[in-house]
Amino acid sequence: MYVDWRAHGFELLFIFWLGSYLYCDMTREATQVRQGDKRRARTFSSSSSSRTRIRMVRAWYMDDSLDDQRLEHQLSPPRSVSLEDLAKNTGVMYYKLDPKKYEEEGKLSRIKEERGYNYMDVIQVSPEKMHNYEERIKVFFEEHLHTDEEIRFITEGSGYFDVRDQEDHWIRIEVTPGDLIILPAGIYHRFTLDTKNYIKAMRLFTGEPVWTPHNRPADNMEARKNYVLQQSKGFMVK
Ligand SMILES: CSCCC(=O)C(=O)O
Ligand SMILES: [Fe+2]
Ligand code: NI
Repeated sequence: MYVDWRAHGFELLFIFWLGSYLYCDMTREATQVRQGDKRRARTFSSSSSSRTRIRMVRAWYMDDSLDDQRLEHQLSPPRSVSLEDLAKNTGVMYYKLDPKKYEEEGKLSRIKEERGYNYMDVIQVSPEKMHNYEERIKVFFEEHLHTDEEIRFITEGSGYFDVRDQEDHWIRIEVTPGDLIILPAGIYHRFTLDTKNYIKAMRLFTGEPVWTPHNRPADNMEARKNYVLQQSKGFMVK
């Protein structure tokens, strides 16, 4: 077939553009999947390489407006925080699990085994489901620390964990079903529901659970001193 390049210039240009667009899209997806695998490989050395696309957990620096605590409180322009930086600078750890099939999936039992979590219960936070709701919500949102890790596996609903970074700025971490978050002992933090007003989470612990919050300032507590020391050395990112 004879091709008159002058007459079909636009068509050819279009085909070329479409081809490169599709190619770039494919490579972008492949990169995302590969990054996801790398992340999983870091958190679970023995992980299988399932190819499901995982949603990146969202974390960002907060503005300091005194508006409703349930709003996002993004800076403008927004400044997001990667999971890697979060782990390195604050020691907060994050795992993505299947919010429904976590029993068959096996990741949860592996984490429990590896980290020695042998206690588990379920907490639901909503105006209807929680006894003393208003009071509990206030306590959750007071800046505090614990002498042990705070481990939450979200199975329904959503909310925000706020943690202080190494320069004492608030980082807001959005949690949704399938997110398992571990706040290290001694980190200053707080929790709030978002505007949907509902979360259901599994609470894990090693031994008899201690939920006591120690409100800031608690700088002389052993857990706090340990945390600050570890932070100064840099947290190990698995
Ligand atoms: C996401 S669980 C609700 C909050 C909570 O248990 C806590 O802050 O200790
Ligand atoms: Fe807490
Ligand atoms: Ni032709």
